[in-house]
Amino acid sequence: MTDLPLLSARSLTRSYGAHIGCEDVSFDLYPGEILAIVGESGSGKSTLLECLSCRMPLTSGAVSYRMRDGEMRDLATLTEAERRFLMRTDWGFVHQNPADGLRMRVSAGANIGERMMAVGDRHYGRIRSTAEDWLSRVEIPGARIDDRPTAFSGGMRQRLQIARNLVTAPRLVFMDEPTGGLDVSVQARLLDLLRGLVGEMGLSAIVVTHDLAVARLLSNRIMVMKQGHVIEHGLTDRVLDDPQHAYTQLLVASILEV
Ligand SMILES: Nc1ncnc2c1ncn2[C@@H]1O[C@H](COP(=O)(O)OP(=O)(O)OP(=O)(O)O)[C@@H](O)[C@H]1O
Repeated sequence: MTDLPLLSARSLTRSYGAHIGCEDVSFDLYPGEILAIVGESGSGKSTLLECLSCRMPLTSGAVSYRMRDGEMRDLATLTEAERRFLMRTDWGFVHQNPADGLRMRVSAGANIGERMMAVGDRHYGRIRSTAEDWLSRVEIPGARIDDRPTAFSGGMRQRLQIARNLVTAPRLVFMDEPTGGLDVSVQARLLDLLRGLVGEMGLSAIVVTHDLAVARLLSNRIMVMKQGHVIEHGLTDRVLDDPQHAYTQLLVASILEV
């Protein structure tokens, strides 16, 4: 990790009319850091993630990101081309539902190849061999390279979505409930895989989850949200082992009781 943040949010607020999605959120994310955003349904996690990743405009506040040239830029001031460049190359976005992040009507290989082509790779043989390599990294047999994701199980689809996102070695990956909607046994394997890849590649990530076990396994830091506000923020082990806020204590206790 370096001293300079990769992404900074300052007083980020998003409202839906009179209703607050999230309010006055400020934090810095450093390179190589995995931040988990946790909280109950409706606490504002997805709204925050959408705002951070330029998918939703802020009502007030600012998000800045350190571009590859080292300059910190306010995301609201980027041109459309710069924003598209970030989304295609520097950032990944892993959706809870793989169908939202994959092209379901093209082959697994093409799903991975498409991202490579977006960063300028045009060499068919190299694209195919890299796609094969990534399929094996996410534990999908190479023989399935020409199959469409519609023929894959939920777990395989999610692993393919991860491969599609990571093949261009993004600097920051946003994940929205990456293991939600999967069987518990499939979740555990996927989490292991994700943790391995993120560690190996030294990625930074912001992971939204309502599952504290996911946060524990993947993240270095946790932000706990309630009714649109961050109520506790700190190192993952500290927050989970010694929660300060009564609501976090309740969240942690409810997991331990299961
Ligand atoms: N499009 C919208 N229009 C109006 N209100 C919205 C909209 N999207 C979200 N909200 C409200 O903003 C608040 C935060 O919702 P958000 O979806 O960000 O929470 P969440 O923590 O991600 O919940 P979940 O885990 O259920 O996805 C909620 O009160 C929600 O009702």
